[in-house]
Amino acid sequence: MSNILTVAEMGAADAAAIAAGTPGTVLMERAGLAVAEAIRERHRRCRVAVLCGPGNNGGDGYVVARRLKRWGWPVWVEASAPPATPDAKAAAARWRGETVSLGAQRQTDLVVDALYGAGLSRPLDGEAARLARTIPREQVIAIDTPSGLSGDTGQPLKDVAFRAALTVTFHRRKPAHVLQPGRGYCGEVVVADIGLGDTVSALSENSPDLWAHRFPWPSIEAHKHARGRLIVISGEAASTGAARLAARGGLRVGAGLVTVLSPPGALAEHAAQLEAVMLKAFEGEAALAEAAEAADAAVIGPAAGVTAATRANLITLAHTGAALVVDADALTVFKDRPDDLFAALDRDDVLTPHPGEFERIFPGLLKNSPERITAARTAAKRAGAIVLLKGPDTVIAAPDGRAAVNLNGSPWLATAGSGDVLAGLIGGLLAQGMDSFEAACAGAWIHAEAGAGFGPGLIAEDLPGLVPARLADLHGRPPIR
Ligand SMILES: NC(=O)C1=CN([C@@H]2O[C@H](COP(=O)(O)OP(=O)(O)OC[C@H]3O[C@@H](n4cnc5c(N)ncnc54)[C@H](O)[C@@H]3O)[C@@H](O)[C@H]2O)[C@H](O)CC1
Ligand SMILES: [K+]
Repeated sequence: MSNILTVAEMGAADAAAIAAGTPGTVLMERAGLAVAEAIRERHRRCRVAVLCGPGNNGGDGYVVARRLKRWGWPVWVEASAPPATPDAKAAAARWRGETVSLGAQRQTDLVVDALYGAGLSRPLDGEAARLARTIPREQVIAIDTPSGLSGDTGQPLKDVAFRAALTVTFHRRKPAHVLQPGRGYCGEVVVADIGLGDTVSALSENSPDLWAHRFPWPSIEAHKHARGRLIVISGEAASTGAARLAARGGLRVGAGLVTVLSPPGALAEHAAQLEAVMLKAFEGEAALAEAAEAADAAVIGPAAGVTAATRANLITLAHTGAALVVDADALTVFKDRPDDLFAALDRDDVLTPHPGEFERIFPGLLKNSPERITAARTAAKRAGAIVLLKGPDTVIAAPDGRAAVNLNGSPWLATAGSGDVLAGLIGGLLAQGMDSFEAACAGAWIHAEAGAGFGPGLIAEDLPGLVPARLADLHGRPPIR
């Protein structure tokens, strides 16, 4: 399971392993060896300075230095302070090479940042800060986290932290390895196993490991009604493309029947562009309730219009049995009365705000939270629904505390209409009966993979057509052991 652990959870996992009989020095040896091997895999023998801090991060550094030296590398230690912990002292005692003071200004090809990791307690200063600002990142291999970066938030304390080409962390990723800007400071992240066994955490990397075994593949005797009915509420004439993008996303991801519910005035422009997606006119809440009667899922918001009608339509849909995907205008329209929205939702519903929409219905929450995982979790609890907070590090959170972070986001998805397709993907999975948290995770993962796979020049119209290849990957996956 690709969990993400907080610094405290990692400390507890370390302590549990030590309490179960694996000495901290053994964990440190494993950690240091993993870093040394990661270096050897990527670089030919060259001059290496290992910057060691006073704690166990530094302890890892002494192990790295000893290993490299044994392999014949020209390596030395630059210590910011003498080792202060028992494990670090033990590791330093086994280091037989040269130790000089930090910032000895020597010619070096690689720098191992073993100054601070999980124990970072204040911003870098003095020589450490100077080095963080001056050492070119392609020379830097960071142990656990780049020094200066808060492990739990991914924020550099006082904006000073090392930037690394490679970060080797242990056992599981921490928030700093997946949340921006931290992820950018880390460079390539390698997660080394140091034998801590399995740890359960409510926070995971979003990957098929989380939900592929419950993907709603059709059974042999499936017929289109069995694969769920999705409805998409369209905007007014000349604002109808978003609904079609969402509808196509829902159809491609496997919903059996997808219908665009359209204001009468927009019918013609839909009709000219839809084939398998069905089309039905509605006017007013009663007609909507009737048209939504048999829907398993509904997408409302893309280009719906920030109007009283959109607000009324959402409330109407909330009284049907359909699981809702609430996006864009259907979020913004509740800006002044978010509690009305939350009162209408239930835990099967999914909100898909970008940060601006998030701020409108959860004012101040993002900037008052230590990072966006906490913000999304708080929002999900408050809304009583799944919250997917979009961004390069999209976070999916459930009211029950489960959360997942997307690692495969890509800049190509920042194109008009991309969010409409995402809403449709999630709606299509909800229509097939997938658990809402898992449907949001799966939709986000498929959407991101499709975008990353296409790359430059991607437009939203491309996205639905890119879904089958991702489904083929998922369908061909070996069963989860
Ligand atoms: N626990 C284990 O068995 C393992 C730990 N691993 C490594 O250990 C570090 C965490 O070590 P810890 O001693 O808790 O903290 P640090 O080494 O990160 O640093 C704490 C040390 O540094 C001082 N300090 C903190 N911030 C600053 C600062 N800005 N300026 C100066 N000094 C600072 C603080 O006072 C302490 O003295 C973890 O990251 C892993 O690398 C093993 O890898 C696995 C086993
Ligand atoms: K470090």
